[in-house]
Amino acid sequence: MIELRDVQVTAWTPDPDGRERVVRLLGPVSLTLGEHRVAVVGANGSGKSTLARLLNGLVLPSAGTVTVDGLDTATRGADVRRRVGFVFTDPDAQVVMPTPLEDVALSLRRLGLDDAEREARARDALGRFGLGALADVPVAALSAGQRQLLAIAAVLATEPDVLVADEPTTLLDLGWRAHVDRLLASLPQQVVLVTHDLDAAVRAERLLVVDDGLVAYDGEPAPGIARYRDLVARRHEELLP
Ligand SMILES: Nc1ncnc2c1ncn2[C@@H]1O[C@H](COP(=O)(O)OP(=O)(O)OP(=O)(O)O)[C@@H](O)[C@H]1O
Repeated sequence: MIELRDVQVTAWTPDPDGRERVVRLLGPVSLTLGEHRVAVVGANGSGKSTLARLLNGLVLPSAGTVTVDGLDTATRGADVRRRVGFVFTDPDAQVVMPTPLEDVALSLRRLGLDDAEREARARDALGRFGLGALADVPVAALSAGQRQLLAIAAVLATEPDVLVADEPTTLLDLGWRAHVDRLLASLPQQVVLVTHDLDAAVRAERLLVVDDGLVAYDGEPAPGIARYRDLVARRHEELLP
């Protein structure tokens, strides 16, 4: 169970005149997320990634608390991250090792497997994402979509209790996007999916619409998506009058 209580996230940012001022990125937000499938949608810059990153302690609240199964992300960050796997939008923010095999093996390190078992598990994980033949080639040689698949494979291989995925299919072709959508829908664990893909969002049990750092809608997906369409149209008009 994920709990956000009176959470706010702020940052210091320079004014045009060079002075620093505090800006509100998110909140106040209070949520209890217990559903199996939660989707988060919202316009560019609305605060979705900030919300997602709070869930595994990548972003810490400036006020309020975030807990996962009772563990506070501010004080038990490492324990939270062992439970909550996070897939970044940009695989290059996540993939750190020279080859796909080494990258997946690195994420498996904390499971305490011996080297042979770790390699076997890593090769198996890569195979499930069509990357078996690319296991030992330099990551830099992979296409952007292949790197995104690698990032998903590396996180899922660790079998986290909760998966938070921030636009995990943006670089994927139709076939792989459908594959990842099906996979995320079939996972036994809780999935919080940030997405611009409304077809994927409508299949969630609960939808959050984030607007200007606040949760503007929280409930059934279909009416929430209608609300989101209106909001986006309005925000777009404000930006491009
Ligand atoms: N350090 C910072 N200083 C000022 N503003 C910031 C800072 N970090 C993030 N922001 C702003 O916070 C807002 C929320 O960003 P966030 O990445 O959460 O948006 P998002 O909804 O995920 O957007 P997208 O759909 O484009 O990925 C954005 O307007 C961003 O510019």
